[in-house]
Amino acid sequence: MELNVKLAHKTYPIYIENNLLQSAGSYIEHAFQGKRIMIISDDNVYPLYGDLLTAQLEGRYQCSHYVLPHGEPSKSFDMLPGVYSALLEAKLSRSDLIIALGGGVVGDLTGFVAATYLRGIKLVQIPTSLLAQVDSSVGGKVAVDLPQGKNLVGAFYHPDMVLIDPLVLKTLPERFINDGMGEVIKYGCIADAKLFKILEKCGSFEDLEDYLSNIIYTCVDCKRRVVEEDERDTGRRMLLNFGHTLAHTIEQHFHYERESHGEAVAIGMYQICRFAQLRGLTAPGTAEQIKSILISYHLPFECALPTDVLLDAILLDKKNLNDHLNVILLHTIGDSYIYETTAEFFKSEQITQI
Ligand SMILES: NC(=O)c1ccc[n+]([C@@H]2O[C@H](COP(=O)([O-])OP(=O)(O)OC[C@H]3O[C@@H](n4cnc5c(N)ncnc54)[C@H](O)[C@@H]3O)[C@@H](O)[C@H]2O)c1
Ligand SMILES: O=C(O)C(=O)C[C@@H](O)[C@H](O)[C@H](O)COP(=O)(O)O
Ligand SMILES: [Zn+2]
Repeated sequence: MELNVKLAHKTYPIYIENNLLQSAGSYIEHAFQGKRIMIISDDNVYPLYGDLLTAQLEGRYQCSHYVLPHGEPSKSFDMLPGVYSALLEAKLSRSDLIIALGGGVVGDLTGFVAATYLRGIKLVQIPTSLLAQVDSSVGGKVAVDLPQGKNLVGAFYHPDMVLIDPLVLKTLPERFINDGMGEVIKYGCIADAKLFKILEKCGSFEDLEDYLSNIIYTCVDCKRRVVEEDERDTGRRMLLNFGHTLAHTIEQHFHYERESHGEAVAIGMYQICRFAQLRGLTAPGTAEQIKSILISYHLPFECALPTDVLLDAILLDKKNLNDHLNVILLHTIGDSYIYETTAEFFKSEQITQI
């Protein structure tokens, strides 16, 4: 399956195919004329798939690799000097290529490196987690975290190609399958009631596996449409952030040691929906539908946060414009909207005692 992200300044393909990793070399060879390639990965993924990828590239390119410790703390400034040094040592020029082989952490950090090294170098995303396959590898949001919050320094820097092999998910730990399902459910909530129904009907990842490529395609296609319409996140793209204001607060508050991103998004989606429903901003019953699908996919839906923590974090939300907060709400499943409000909206025990 193939999709193309068509932007004003560039178009790039996304290929989704079982066993694609076995022929990644020929996709890359077809598209890149440079001499050198650096693969950036983490210490879980590289031992599983690094040699397979390198073996396909070695005859044609000078290959090197850089392996990060796995986990969110690697998405930080502290990691950057080591990566830039490795790129300089391997003498990568602007006509060369960086490949991000891993989950969203590797993808976001590598994307940030690609955007900044020599002011921009070619980038291929090979996402290996469900979350990265359905969401983070597409759309060009690249970033590192700051101690004050998630993704606070970054860029919009799109890859030149995305290669998705759903079969690599066979080695993904169950916790991160569930984590990725958090973002899949998000797509159903914000834009695709039909997808939500399929997820409800299947009721577990095992029952979805036969349709996995189609599910990935559906999510990526939804993201592609939104990103084409609003690449820079000034309007419609904010819908992709449903549940994320609370999610980012939870992740940062617990130092990325408790909830993973997808788990935090799950809590954020249910809680903002429940809160909006209490205020008549969302149709009755919607929050309950979300809660029961989250339970089916083994995702959490509650977490207590001190009110001041939430209020402080909200002020750093990237959807804020001037003094307005833009909160993503649902009219109903599959129908989302941007609700313009102020920090007052969140000043309630009901949103933090969740
Ligand atoms: N840029 C975007 O648009 C966007 C969208 C959503 C999320 N994100 C970001 O993505 C990050 C989360 O990504 P994630 O959930 O992929 O986390 P992750 O990159 O930490 O991967 C999860 C875990 O799975 C392991 N792993 C990955 N693929 C594997 C495989 N095939 N087999 C075995 N182990 C494997 C990793 O080593 C890691 O331990 C967060 O930082 C989040 O903010 C970005
Ligand atoms: O691509 C987008 O736009 C998204 O909001 C996708 C989110 O799933 C993702 O977590 C993104 O990194 C959040 O962006 P941020 O702007 O809130 O940091
Ligand atoms: Zn997300």
